[in-house]
Amino acid sequence: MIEVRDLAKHFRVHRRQPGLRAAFRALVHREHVTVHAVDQVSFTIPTGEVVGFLGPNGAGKTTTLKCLTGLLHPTVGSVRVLGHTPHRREPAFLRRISLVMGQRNALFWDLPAADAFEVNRAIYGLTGAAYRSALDELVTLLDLEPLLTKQVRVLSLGERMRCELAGALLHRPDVLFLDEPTLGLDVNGQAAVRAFLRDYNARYGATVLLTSHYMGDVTALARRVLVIDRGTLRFDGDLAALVEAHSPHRLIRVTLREAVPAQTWVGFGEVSAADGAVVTLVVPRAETAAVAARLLATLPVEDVAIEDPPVEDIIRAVFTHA
Ligand SMILES: Nc1ncnc2c1ncn2[C@@H]1O[C@H](COP(=O)(O)OP(=O)(O)OP(=O)(O)O)[C@@H](O)[C@H]1O
Repeated sequence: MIEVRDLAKHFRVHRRQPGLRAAFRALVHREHVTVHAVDQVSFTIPTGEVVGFLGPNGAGKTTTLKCLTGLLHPTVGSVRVLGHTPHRREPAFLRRISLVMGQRNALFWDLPAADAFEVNRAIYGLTGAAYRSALDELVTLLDLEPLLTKQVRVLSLGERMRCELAGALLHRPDVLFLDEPTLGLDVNGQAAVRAFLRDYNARYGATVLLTSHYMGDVTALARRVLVIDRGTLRFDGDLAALVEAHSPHRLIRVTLREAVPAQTWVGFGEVSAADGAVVTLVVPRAETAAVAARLLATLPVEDVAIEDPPVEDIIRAVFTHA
């Protein structure tokens, strides 16, 4: 269980104009500004839920995750994770959570992966049997056998990320914070990490809060999303509701058995793409079913698919309206 009430995190930063004169002036007169990285953010995540955390660059996602894991002390507000106050960094709390950051290495760079895992075993004080069974399971699920003897520094990005996940989950955390876990991975690497995370959540009922710039991660793993922009929470609810609220249109992709004149589409919807026999129409959401039925009744249709616009476009619309 994660409970966040009126969380704010402000940073006081030194501001200096560029140039030599400004550098000298700054020696005697330091100017400061306050950055409101997170402001009045409240949400609750029940045990076992997977929640996507979305927002543009600099929105406050990482800062929130750092407050939830105790790396940062909130300026205002309260945070409770598993009944603990994270910034106290109590061992009983740290043993039950994990933070995985796609852009940072947590494993020892110079050690073979197997030895790097041993370091984590010592940090978490895992007993031989618990460690062995967790490691065996992770090695199988993440296909790590061929990597165990290789130095972490020589692993490819995708291989390293799989090892990072294993290292972060050896102690079987109940709450998992993931900051861009598929950053830079190719399509196969992303799919492997997503499948693994879905499986981990199902197996252990772990609570997961996940940030990602790849909407595929979020749509594959989370039903609920939190949307943050400039430090403020803009949306908390079902991804489907977000899509519905911010996308008044749907896409109908029609595959025809034979070509039809371009003017045929007038009255059905706006043509957004036409590729031979496949035509994509943009249609008001409320009229989708009726338009699809008319298409089937009046045109030589082989196939009809109804889709929402890409979630990326919808999220962009949320930020634009915010
Ligand atoms: N230690 C710090 N000192 C000063 N400002 C900071 C610090 N950490 C973060 N910020 C600022 O707080 C804001 C939120 O940053 P944060 O890293 O939380 O965003 P984010 O949503 O994770 O962005 P991204 O998607 O780019 O990783 C930004 O304006 C950032 O510059």
